[in-house]
Amino acid sequence: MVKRRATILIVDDERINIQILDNALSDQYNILAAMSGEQAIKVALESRPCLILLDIILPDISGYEVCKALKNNKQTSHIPIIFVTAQSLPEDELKGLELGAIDYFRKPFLVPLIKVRIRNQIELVQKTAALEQLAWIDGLTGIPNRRSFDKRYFEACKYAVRSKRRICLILLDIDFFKQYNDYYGHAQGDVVLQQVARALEQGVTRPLDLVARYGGEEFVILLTDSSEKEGALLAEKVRQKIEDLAIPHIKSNINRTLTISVGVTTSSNDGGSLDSKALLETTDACLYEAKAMGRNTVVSADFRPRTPKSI
Ligand SMILES: Nc1nc2c(ncn2[C@@H]2O[C@H](COP(=O)(O)OP(=O)(O)OP(=O)(O)O)[C@@H](O)[C@H]2O)c(=O)[nH]1
Repeated sequence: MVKRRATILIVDDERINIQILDNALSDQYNILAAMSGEQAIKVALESRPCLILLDIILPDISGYEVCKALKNNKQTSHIPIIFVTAQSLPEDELKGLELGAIDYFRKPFLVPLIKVRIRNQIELVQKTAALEQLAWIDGLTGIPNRRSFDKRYFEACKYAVRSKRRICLILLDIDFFKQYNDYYGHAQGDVVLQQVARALEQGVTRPLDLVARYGGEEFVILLTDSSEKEGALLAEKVRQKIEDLAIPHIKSNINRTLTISVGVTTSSNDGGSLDSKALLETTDACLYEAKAMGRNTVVSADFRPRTPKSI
């Protein structure tokens, strides 16, 4: 995997100090610079650097205030900050660290020393980001996992109520997958799960929509602003897309081809509360109905009324 160059934001009101750090670091990192506190906050918000080297004495607001503002903002609170300053009293250092900075370098500093300490911090940031990524992505298929879905679904339901928009849930499950595994082997079953995940990703293209592995051989699609008709059409599109992959499944009685069953539900937009658990249960009931109807089919339900109907 190609590692992206990390970006460091240097904040200092003295051009010469920025120059020294830039000379020391620019061969390994992308460097951004800011010469005032307000500018530092703006650049941090726009560019989300990997690390910020922050002076305390700045022409407008102090480095402490910059640190506080960045730590209080959800979008920047995760960015590690290192104070680089001539303020050398222990109480200055304590104040900086208490505000959430991860380290404190006193000027004048030794360039080789600061380089090593910055490298260590960047490595830590990158490892944490990689672990964070693993926690949200399904290891087999590379698409978001159940945990991702749960989080996004919760947020989407809140947003739907607030903005009086409809959300649509599509649950789908591979047909006769146990028989597939038993006949072709578990490793080939894994390959199929990857193929299905890829096809679903290709079929769901709006940036705010989500495809996730819900568990085992079950996937979920979350459409964040969708009419009932759009949801049902997409459900049918993905069902067809999987059938069109024409993956041989000799143990399936549906054309000896791998297929999926699909349940789809769209929430109402009457501005009332949205029972996210009930929406999921209704969608699951639709999926169950699709299986009972012979599989390779889509069953949709209005969230209200909750009676499933075949399309
Ligand atoms: N290869 C592979 N198989 C998995 C994975 N997760 C779950 N499965 C298999 O998926 C199969 C699901 O079987 P069932 O729940 O009986 O469902 P089914 O055979 O698809 O039957 P219907 O859903 O009724 O069509 C089981 O054999 C699981 O072992 C996985 O990560 N890899």
